[in-house]
Amino acid sequence: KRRRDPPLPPSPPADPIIGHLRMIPQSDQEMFFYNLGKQYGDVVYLHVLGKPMIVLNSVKAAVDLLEKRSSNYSDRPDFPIFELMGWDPTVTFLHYGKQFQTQRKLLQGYLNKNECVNYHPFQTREARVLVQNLIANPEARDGLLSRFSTAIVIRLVSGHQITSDDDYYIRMAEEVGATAANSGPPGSTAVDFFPFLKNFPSWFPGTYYARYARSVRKVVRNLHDYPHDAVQEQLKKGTARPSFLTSQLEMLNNNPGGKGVNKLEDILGAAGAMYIGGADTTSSSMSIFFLAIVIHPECQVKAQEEIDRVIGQGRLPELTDRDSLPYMECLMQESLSIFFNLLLLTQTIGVPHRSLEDDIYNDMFIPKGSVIIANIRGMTLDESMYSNPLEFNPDRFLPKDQGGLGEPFPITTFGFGRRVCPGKYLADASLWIAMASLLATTTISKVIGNDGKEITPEVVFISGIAR
Ligand code: HEM
Repeated sequence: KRRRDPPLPPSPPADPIIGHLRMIPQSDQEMFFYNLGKQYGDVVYLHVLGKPMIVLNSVKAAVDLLEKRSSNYSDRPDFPIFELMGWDPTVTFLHYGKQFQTQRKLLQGYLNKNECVNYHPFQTREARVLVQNLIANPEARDGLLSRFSTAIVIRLVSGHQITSDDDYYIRMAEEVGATAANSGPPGSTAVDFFPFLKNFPSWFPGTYYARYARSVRKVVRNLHDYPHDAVQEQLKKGTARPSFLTSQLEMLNNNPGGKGVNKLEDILGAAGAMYIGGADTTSSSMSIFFLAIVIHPECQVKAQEEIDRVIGQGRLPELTDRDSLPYMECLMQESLSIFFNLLLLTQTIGVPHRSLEDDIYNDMFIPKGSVIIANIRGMTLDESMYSNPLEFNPDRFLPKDQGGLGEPFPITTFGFGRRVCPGKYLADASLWIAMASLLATTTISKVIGNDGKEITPEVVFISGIAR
């Protein structure tokens, strides 16, 4: 059959048997994929030990396949490292099928656009707490950003209100964040390519991530058990606050196995997905925003002028002000996606998808079971969509009659099709209100060293699910 099919997508020369294994780097994969795209086109074929891999480097190819043909392209590959950590069954890592659909539905019920408007008051509150804490202690920035994003997710999932930096939930989320950040590039560590390595002794080359994953299993388990136990206890005492777990566990306690009542493992899987998907992504996006502003103070001045003009001095920004602050919007979109420097990446290769059936796209054969990498970073560098994509330029999104370049907001930040990030409305609002509140009240600048000179931060990223 294959002989009659069109050829595979273009591909660089490969080694016998192991294919492109030696070529694929363990970090900064997005630039490797992007450069392949420049050489071979926006759909590139790679294989590792006979396992097919397709890299998509353009928005068009990603939309054509992952969105328009989403019933074929919404599976996930196996993630042995995350399974070893105990992240199964969590929607992010589930194969396409009934359990995936159940958990997705659960999440969509809580995180859809309309529902998310109800969370604006506590997102706004947390943004103001963040600003207050930052003013008091700017050096604690990383911890405070993490507290901000954790507080929102924890409140939504379990109803718990974080009121101090010593809160147990913060420690728990930090521990879990560290496990995800140290887990290597999702879907492409040595153990992902050679799953049998996970059973090899720890001194064996390539087993590092498997050993690490096993050592943090209890941290991941605790993240699921602790909020569950706490909410069950509160339900018994009648003190549970409204939250995802409160309503789901209440239904389960009252009518286990009933129609529309979800299984405990799915409730905990969806809750776990919100913790892992929601905390570090938001705080690392905020870190990137700080970095962008430190390096581009002129953008801060422009956004502050807009805020002062539109909102004035007498009150703080609200999410309802968003449409009246177009430059603020452009600044946020630019800091989320397009950077002037190759190292400044918040969005890289997303989470890989997998195809379920053989397919033909633009006269290229895409074999069933291909791991599909949507190279989000590569897409934001597409020169046919963005002029000077490496330049940090929020004005690119403003309409031409307002002095901008009229380029479109990126649609790639939150992924594609049936796997698109279910937390995108929540994240989007958290980021906007935090950024706007910060710029309305503070000025972000470089630290001054003991020698009286400004310190330009060193830009270093860790590869993981968030960078
Ligand atoms: C700046 C913040 C965020 C960014 C940039 C982001 C980005 C992404 C991306 C790129 C994906 C993969 C999509 C794909 O496979 O095509 C994803 C998946 C996911 N995100 Fe987010 N996300 C953010 C915040 C959140 C929040 C706040 C939550 C929940 C509260 C969340 C929950 C999830 C879940 C559960 C998945 C897995 C979906 C699935 O496999 O079906 N994310 N996110």
